[in-house]
Amino acid sequence: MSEAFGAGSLLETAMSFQRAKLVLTGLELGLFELLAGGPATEGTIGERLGLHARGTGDFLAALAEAGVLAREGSRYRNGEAAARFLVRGEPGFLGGFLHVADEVMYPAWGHLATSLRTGEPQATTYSRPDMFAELYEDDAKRSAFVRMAEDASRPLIPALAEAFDWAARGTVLELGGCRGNVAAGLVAAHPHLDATVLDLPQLRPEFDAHMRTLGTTGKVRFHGADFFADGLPEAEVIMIGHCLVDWTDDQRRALIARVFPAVRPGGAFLIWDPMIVPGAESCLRNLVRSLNMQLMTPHGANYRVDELTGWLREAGFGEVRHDALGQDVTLVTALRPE
Ligand SMILES: C[S@@+](CC[C@H](N)C(=O)[O-])C[C@H]1O[C@@H](n2cnc3c(N)ncnc32)[C@H](O)[C@@H]1O
Repeated sequence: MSEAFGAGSLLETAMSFQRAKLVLTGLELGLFELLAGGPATEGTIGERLGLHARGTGDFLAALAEAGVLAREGSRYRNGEAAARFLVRGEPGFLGGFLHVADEVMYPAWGHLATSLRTGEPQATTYSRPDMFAELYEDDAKRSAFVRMAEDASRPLIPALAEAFDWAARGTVLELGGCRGNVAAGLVAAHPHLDATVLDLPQLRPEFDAHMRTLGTTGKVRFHGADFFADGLPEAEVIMIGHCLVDWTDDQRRALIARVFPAVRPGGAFLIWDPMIVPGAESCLRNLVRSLNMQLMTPHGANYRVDELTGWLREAGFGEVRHDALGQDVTLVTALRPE
């Protein structure tokens, strides 16, 4: 046992669900939107949100101690991160992700022991093994899933636009690109790119609507297909992000083998995911995320960078490099030889 990890650290780890709920409950109550309108006293906050006086003071003071809120005399205001990421309507709003965290992930984590005994997911949002098909049958579930996925990938877009020599490439195909948010961001940064998103056909209406909202209609195309079963269009660069974690090792290997012939000779395959990098500072968080994938998906798990490198080499890719893309996320770039 590390000397630094004593009873205090042990209890803090064991009880960290309490802190998680401080933030998630603040979101549920609309606290951060209220404070986006300006600083407010405990009394005003309690009155506006309909809170009982018993816990309101401790709740607000705890959020301030945690750095989520800040104090201005007797008033509270959103801290910097809360103002950017917890207020609906802000470009960085993470409410789509945190809503699913609160409503689906949090209850599922209460059944971790069951999942460890059975290997079964514990999310209550689907019951069939074809999870995506089932989620996409229901408008509210589809919308919640899409917003969750997008909140997770949006912060990575600027780094992705910088991390690769896009100027030297013409066509890019994003597999599992959802309603095109990442591809649209990439094309905004590199307007010469000819971009296509391949995702399940059920997402076409979401894609079309999102492109209209972003003003990118016609700049990114949608190709409705199943990447495990249908032919993949060719491109100089094929990319896939936050997707391989949804599947088993065998499915990942099969998909990578299908991608290789679709990447033009001399082209590249880019993969980003919260990969497990033994010894890295992100290792614990990504192992915990892997258990989250077990709870939330029929077969998903996080994987190690060296495993991915092996699958890429097996498929025929040559040079493989990996770089940090964002917090806890690794970008792997594999080149197809000329
Ligand atoms: C976790 S989301 C990631 C979305 C997007 N890449 C992002 O990072 O925002 C996984 C995506 O894979 C898509 N997907 C799942 N199974 C697929 C399949 N068999 N063929 C094509 N797309 C699929 C889903 O519809 C979803 O958009």
